[in-house]
Amino acid sequence: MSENPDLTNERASGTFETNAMAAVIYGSEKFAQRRREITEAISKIPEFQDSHPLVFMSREEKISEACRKLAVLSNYWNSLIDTSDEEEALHLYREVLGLEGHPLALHETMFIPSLIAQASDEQQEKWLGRAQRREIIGCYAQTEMGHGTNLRALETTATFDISTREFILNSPTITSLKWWPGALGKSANWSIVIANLIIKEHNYGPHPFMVQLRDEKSHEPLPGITVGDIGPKMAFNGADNGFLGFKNYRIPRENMLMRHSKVTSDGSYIKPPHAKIGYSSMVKVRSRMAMDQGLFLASALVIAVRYSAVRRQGYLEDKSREVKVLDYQTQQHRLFPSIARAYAFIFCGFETIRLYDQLLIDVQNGNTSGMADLHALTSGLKSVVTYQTGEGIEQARMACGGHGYSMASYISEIYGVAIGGCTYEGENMVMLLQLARYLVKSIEMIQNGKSRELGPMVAYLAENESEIDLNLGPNEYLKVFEYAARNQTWRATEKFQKLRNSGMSNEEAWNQASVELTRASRLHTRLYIMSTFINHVGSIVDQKVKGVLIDLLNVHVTYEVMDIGIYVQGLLSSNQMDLIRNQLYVSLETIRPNAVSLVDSFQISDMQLRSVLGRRDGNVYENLFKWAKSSPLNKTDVLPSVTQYLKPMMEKSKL
Ligand SMILES: CC(C)(COP(=O)(O)OP(=O)(O)OC[C@H]1O[C@@H](n2cnc3c(N)ncnc32)[C@H](O)[C@@H]1OP(=O)(O)O)[C@@H](O)C(=O)NCCC(=O)NCCSC(=O)CCCC(=O)O
Ligand SMILES: Cc1cc2nc3c(=O)[nH]c(=O)nc-3n(C[C@H](O)[C@H](O)[C@H](O)COP(=O)(O)OP(=O)(O)OC[C@H]3O[C@@H](n4cnc5c(N)ncnc54)[C@H](O)[C@@H]3O)c2cc1C
Repeated sequence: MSENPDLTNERASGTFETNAMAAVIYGSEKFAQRRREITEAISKIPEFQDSHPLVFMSREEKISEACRKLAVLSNYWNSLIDTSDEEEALHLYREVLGLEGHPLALHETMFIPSLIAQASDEQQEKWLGRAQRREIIGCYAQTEMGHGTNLRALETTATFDISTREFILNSPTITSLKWWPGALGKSANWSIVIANLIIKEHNYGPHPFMVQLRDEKSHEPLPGITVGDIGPKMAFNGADNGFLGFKNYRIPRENMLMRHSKVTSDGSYIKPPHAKIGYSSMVKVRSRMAMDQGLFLASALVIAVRYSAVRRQGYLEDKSREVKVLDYQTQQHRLFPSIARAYAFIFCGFETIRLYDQLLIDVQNGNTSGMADLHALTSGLKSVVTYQTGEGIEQARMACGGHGYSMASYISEIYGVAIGGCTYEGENMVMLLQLARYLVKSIEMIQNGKSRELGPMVAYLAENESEIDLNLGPNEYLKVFEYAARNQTWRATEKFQKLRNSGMSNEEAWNQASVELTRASRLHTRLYIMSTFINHVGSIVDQKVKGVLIDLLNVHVTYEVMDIGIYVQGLLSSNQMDLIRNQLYVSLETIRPNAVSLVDSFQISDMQLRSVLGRRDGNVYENLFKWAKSSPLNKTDVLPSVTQYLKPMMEKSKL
């Protein structure tokens, strides 16, 4: 069937090449091209297609479907991608496995990265190759039933037995059961386990251990190990998040990951070069989250924008034909600022991935000085990005009206998966407070006359802004944001200091200032996102692409400043606020002809989107009917439950 003419017209009105935009989104023409080639190659392999729509499957079927595809994938890895390229591998996974989780998800995102960052050279020699060849399947077991955030209260113990030179793992209580780790329940046969290292009754705190969970032949749990699935979740139901308990389970001394901390065979402990170096696997995932979440948001927007261009409802001036709902200003206001955010998040994502890769090299060379900065940055970023992604996806769902609520849109699945990110890898509020510690320290440096020592990301906290000329473009909006973030950071810090000086304990003063502190963290992070977006657009060479991204940037800066209006009242007059508001409305109109091309440029395939509403060809209605007819409930006209319960009930009522 040919493309819906409404979408054809939208594509014709685009003022730039979507391939050129994809090269900007994905960081290089080469990678954008590789993405397309991989997508194309996959589409030609029938075994990669869903055997029937995932949304009609039970959890068992979803997990089995994912395993089936992984087995097929094992025949194609080397021919489809450059296996040393993490981005290519992740694209392949997204295309083939989708977003509902699968047995190798944590293997790739946490298990292998933990081995790379935490295992010594000899340990890597022993396990990394096996992991990379997928001879073993690993996961990352840190969170327990009783504690996920407060890692110092984890209860699992790894006690060193000097006589046998082994660690004995134990889960002393119900709450000490590992709970939540992805792929732990049924798939993984090995795990990185975070347990308290105990030597001669001294607790050295949480450390990573390489632990075999299941027999490599039979896949049966080994004696001393209790393991299983934690049950259905809000989303991610293709994943077997699990529980894990140990009873006097012994592992050799060599299985503690010893690149940084070490235990010698006589039981001496060697400290790592930085106390939090064991947390690096979390920083790795957090540094990827802006990119991953940007793509979740992008997926929901591809669906909502394409659908809004084929959905006609109501009239504007012309009463002879209903309008595309995308022409309503309210619809544009609902969707376009999110398109800008998705672009901004992906740009930030590339930046933080690069920073992590650099940090990894620095740390391997013994330089840990960048750890605090990246921890602060990624803590704030993961919190703001996951929250705003959730908001944006939910708006995208509502923008699709009734059909948005149907699983045919698939938006609810994207939403459920994306908002998991508000919780995993550090609960958002907790992570905002981690960034706040860093901001408060920065203010204290200024107060102590050490402004010159501030890093580039916080230098603005020591500056001053009194007047803004908004006609000068995005950089002036950046100054508005700097004003807001600076003001809020100072106010929150002063509140904290005042409480502390009044005699309150540090902890209590912190708690009582914490809402204000999280607000400072959000503003600081949004400033970073905006500044990254502006810098990125500034560096683009293709003039047509750059022109459209400047339009999108205008949507972004005006929307974001309106959104934080309450924090800039001391800087902007109500006339200036009106001006910004009007600029936003003009920007929405300017971006309108490029809306479909902007979401097309994400180049997310139909296979990956799994959305009837978001189909590239826009043939929504006939496919919606086809999809509904394929619902298992429609296999028969009269359901057995009607015969068994409703008929007798109705018959009885007749008497
Ligand atoms: C909240 C904290 C950071 C607190 O840690 P703590 O050891 O109690 O620290 P504290 O004594 O309060 O001191 C904080 C201090 O430690 C620093 N710090 C904390 N983390 C790092 C880091 N990564 N790099 C560098 N520095 C770090 C902080 O900046 C603080 O420094 P400061 O004292 O202010 O100088 C920690 O417990 C934490 O990270 N909790 C969150 C747990 C988490 O993220 N779990 C993830 C589990 S895996 C997962 O969810 C996978 C999902 C993936 C998927 O499904 O895709
Ligand atoms: C989909 C998913 C996948 C996951 N995958 C893994 C995995 O692979 N491996 C793994 O080990 N774990 C995994 N987890 C667990 C996850 O990392 C934790 O759930 C997360 O870190 C939050 O910890 P918590 O559950 O203890 O939340 P809690 O800390 O109990 O949070 C409850 C509330 O308390 C608040 N709170 C807690 N501490 C503070 C504080 N100091 N100050 C202010 N407020 C506070 C929080 O803000 C929150 O509102 C996963 C979780 C999910 C949802």
